[in-house]
Amino acid sequence: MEFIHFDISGVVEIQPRVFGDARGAFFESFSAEKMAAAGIVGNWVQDNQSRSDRGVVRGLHFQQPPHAQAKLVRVAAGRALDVIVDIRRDSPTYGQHLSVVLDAERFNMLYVPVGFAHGFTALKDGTLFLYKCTDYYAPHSEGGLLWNDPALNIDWGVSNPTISAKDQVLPTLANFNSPF
Ligand SMILES: Cc1cn([C@H]2C[C@H](O)[C@@H](COP(=O)(O)OP(=O)(O)O[C@H]3O[C@H](C)C(=O)[C@H](O)[C@H]3O)O2)c(=O)[nH]c1=O
Repeated sequence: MEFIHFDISGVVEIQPRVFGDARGAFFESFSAEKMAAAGIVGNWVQDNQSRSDRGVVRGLHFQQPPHAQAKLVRVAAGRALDVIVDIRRDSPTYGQHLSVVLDAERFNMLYVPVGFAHGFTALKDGTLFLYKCTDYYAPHSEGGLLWNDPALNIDWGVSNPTISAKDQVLPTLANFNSPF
């Protein structure tokens, strides 16, 4: 496994070793031991999966403490533009975002620590988005940021996305009081 770090601290892209042969390919999608070496540690208690067709944007979401979730995200089919926003109050990169293309053919993954809002654009039909979470779903603790808030200046790679009604009324950064 290779680990890529960013100017936004704590976020890690994981490029697993892929074993290709005449049958196809194999890779380890999770290794607590190997990932701990890169600071990726967590009590992973819930796995999620969503399927989205091209042009869907899900996010920007997080769960508030004490149900905050770190996430380990990947794409098992298709391709996604994964977007995370640093909402850690004391972070020098507060309000800044990072975008990483997650591709089922590259097998790359992203570790999203607690303190980030998370979302993605499905770049292909039938994109299967899988992620491990370090806490259970707690709907009463859900929070979010408006995907197209000009203050975030995020290029989602799509002009007229399919978005849930819930996500269309999330707060802007200016009207947001981070719990992290
Ligand atoms: C997240 C979640 C949802 N649900 C139910 C609640 C709704 O009836 C239905 C769809 O939920 P939602 O519209 O919140 O799904 P997404 O918009 O994909 O939410 C996710 O989108 C972004 C990208 C994230 O990072 C979060 O993990 C998560 O918020 O699944 C559950 O039963 N358990 C869960 O853990």
